[in-house]
Amino acid sequence: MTPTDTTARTDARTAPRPGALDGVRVVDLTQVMAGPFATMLLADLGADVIKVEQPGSGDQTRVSWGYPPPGRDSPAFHALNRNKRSVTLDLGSEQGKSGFRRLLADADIVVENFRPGVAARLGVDYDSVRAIKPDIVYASVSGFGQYGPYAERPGYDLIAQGMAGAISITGDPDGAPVKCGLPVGDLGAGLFCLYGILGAHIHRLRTGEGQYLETSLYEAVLALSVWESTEFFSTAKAPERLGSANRMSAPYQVVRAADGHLTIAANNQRLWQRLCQALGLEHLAGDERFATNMARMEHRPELIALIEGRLAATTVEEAVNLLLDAGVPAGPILDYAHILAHDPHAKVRAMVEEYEHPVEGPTRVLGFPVKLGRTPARIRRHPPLLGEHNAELLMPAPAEPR
Ligand SMILES: CC(C)(COP(=O)(O)OP(=O)(O)OC[C@H]1O[C@@H](n2cnc3c(N)ncnc32)[C@H](O)[C@@H]1OP(=O)(O)O)[C@@H](O)C(=O)NCCC(=O)NCCSC(=O)C(=O)O
Repeated sequence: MTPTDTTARTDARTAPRPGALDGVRVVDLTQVMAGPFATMLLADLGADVIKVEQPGSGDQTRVSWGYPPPGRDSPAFHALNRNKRSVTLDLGSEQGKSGFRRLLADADIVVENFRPGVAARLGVDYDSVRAIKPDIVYASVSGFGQYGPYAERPGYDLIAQGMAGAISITGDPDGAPVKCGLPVGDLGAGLFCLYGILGAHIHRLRTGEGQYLETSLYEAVLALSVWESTEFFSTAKAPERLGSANRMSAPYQVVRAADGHLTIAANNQRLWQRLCQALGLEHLAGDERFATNMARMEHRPELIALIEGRLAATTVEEAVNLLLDAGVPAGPILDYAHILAHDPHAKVRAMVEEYEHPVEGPTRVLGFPVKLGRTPARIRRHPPLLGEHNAELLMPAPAEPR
């Protein structure tokens, strides 16, 4: 996309065009993070997502996550539920089941992330739904999948990170095991679920056939271990913790400068030679300890010590500029307070959006990471209040005048 493609840069909130998924209806039985993330991404692209929540409490994140103001929804709920409508249904009751059936009548997609077995107990599992709507695309997200030795276990990101390897390779070699900072299990499962849904939706459009799909936090974390599994398959050894270093190349990590840390990714031979030149370390380019990527990985501690020695009197800003001027990938390490409030790039890329919430007033959330040229994502609705759309979606239609 070129900077002159003004269609793609249309202000996301005022874009007049319908979304790419306009007209697609999703019945959303999800809660917490993994499922709501998948359904929010569908909603951002225009799908009509109807969130079904337990009366009284609703999604767990409404009241019990983060720092909810008393009696109000937590910011954690806001972060994952924009563009959706909310209805409350006690799926254990006959009235709730009948409300659910009513929503199904116009549904294309159903998504749930209960513990395996819960959806069947509530009568909202795939078999129950397809009996009413045979062409439905039905997606389940769980901790470990719907079958297998761990299937019955409840799952949170932390547990999946521990059991699918991420914690074993994160952190410093001599430190305690550390989880990956971002919830890659939840968000990865949400993204894989979304990918499965879109694939199944395209298949349905082509053939009229619905299908069941499922993924899990566990499989998401494992599927992201591309380098780690490669290392194990090629060496038969368990990959170890490397701090910020890369297990496939060097130098590619966080390094210390005079006033802080920066990242350097001289990830191929040309970039390595440029780095040596930029830092006045030409003699290292000819040093056989560092002649190839493999040699550099073997001698990583000496290599990093030499680079850090060179940068000991150089500020992060100077070092980054020096490297970027030479075409070597490098950058500062920024925190979220800086990025979300001040970073000019995040601003130009519209990575913070603001909407008007009926209780909270102006509220900020993350923007859209994908810019669609013709059908941009946009905020069409605030995150719904609990049961805000009961009347419009569940009340019986008024009798036709005679
Ligand atoms: C997240 C969970 C561990 C939470 O466990 P629980 O608190 O036990 O919730 P469950 O959803 O399994 O079950 C909730 C109970 O509420 C009942 N229930 C729920 N909704 C309804 C409605 N609408 N009507 C009536 N009853 C309902 C349901 O029958 C269950 O009761 P009973 O039938 O009586 O049991 C689990 O849902 C889970 O493993 N989900 C799959 C993986 C996942 O998505 N994890 C969260 C990712 S986010 C994350 O990890 C992170 O943010 O960090």
